[in-house]
Amino acid sequence: MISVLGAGAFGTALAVVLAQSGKDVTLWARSPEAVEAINVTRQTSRLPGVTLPAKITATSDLNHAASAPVVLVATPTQTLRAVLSQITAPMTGTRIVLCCKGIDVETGMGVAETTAHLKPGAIPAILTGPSFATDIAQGLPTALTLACADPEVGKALQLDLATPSLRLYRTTDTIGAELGGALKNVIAIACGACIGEGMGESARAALMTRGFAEMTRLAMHFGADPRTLTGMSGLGDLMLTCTSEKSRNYRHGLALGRQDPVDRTATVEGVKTAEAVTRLSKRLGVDMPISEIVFEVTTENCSVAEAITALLNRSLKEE
Ligand SMILES: NC(=O)C1=CN([C@@H]2O[C@H](COP(=O)(O)OP(=O)(O)OC[C@H]3O[C@@H](n4cnc5c(N)ncnc54)[C@H](OP(=O)(O)O)[C@@H]3O)[C@@H](O)[C@H]2O)C=CC1
Ligand SMILES: O=C(CO)COP(=O)(O)O
Repeated sequence: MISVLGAGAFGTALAVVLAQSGKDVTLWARSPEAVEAINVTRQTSRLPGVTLPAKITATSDLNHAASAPVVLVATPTQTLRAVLSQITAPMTGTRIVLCCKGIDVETGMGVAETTAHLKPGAIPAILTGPSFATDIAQGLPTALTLACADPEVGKALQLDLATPSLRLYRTTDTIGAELGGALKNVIAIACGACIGEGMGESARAALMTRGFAEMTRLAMHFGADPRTLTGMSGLGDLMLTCTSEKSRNYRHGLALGRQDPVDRTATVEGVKTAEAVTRLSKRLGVDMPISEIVFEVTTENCSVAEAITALLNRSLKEE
């Protein structure tokens, strides 16, 4: 049995594809109304038009859901600590697969580190890469990275979670995988803002390339293998998120660039992650100019036009 914590778009999509491949899936939603809707109507407003297979059972009992041997977590990153802290069921030996992308703004920790801290007996893994929830739920072909520091557990999870439409590549580099997924959201906001402001696609390509350089720089500071960053979890997801209006992070940037109101109800992980990265870069002395300027723009300390001028006026340097 597999559990998924978080019945948002991504958690539900993963539950759908796993259930379609024959797994029994327990899907935890915090609201009893959402549980009722899923179990009775087999529909959810988070994934309109998708019929949820009978093998998915929704519950609002967090401890029940957390008692499965494999627990996927797909709640927003800034809620991860609170969700894990609420679980009192023993999780020693539980394979906790983090599907959220971000850095905790209060602690500066990534999602695997947060999990190791709060559930020391559990085995954290990361599932990340280029994938829109709607694509996964429709059974469209998708490839992701499955990262687990324990190679044997990683192999078992890869076999357990791969489906005919969801191809998983394996790595033991959890730091590279989680940072690739977290940091690309910040660059996607920058790219959206660039297009929204009318700076053009050449400028976006430059932002993606220099954004990738700073993602790699920070990840390597934490001991990541740079090859992980060139995989699904880094470059793969960067390409998707920086070029598609399906991405909430990209759309957030677009709205900023166009001076339109931003959607404050959407899960836009890059906003808090930009703040977390800015704190980390200053503390560690790692040069992260795009992420830092995204933080300034998202906190309305500077306009998109000023941000672009600031980036262009940096001193000239070697590539
Ligand atoms: N959507 C996508 O295409 C992808 C998303 N992801 C990642 O998955 C994670 C979740 O995103 P996504 O599913 O899209 O987000 P959604 O906005 O669709 O859903 C968020 C979910 O988290 C729940 N939630 C919100 N706040 C809390 C809280 N304080 N405690 C417990 N649960 C809470 C919501 O519950 P409620 O409904 O009750 O508000 C909802 O079920 C993010 O880190 C995102 O980056 C990764 C890849 C693809
Ligand atoms: O992570 C994603 C695609 O891989 C989803 O992107 P958004 O969170 O920006 O919608």
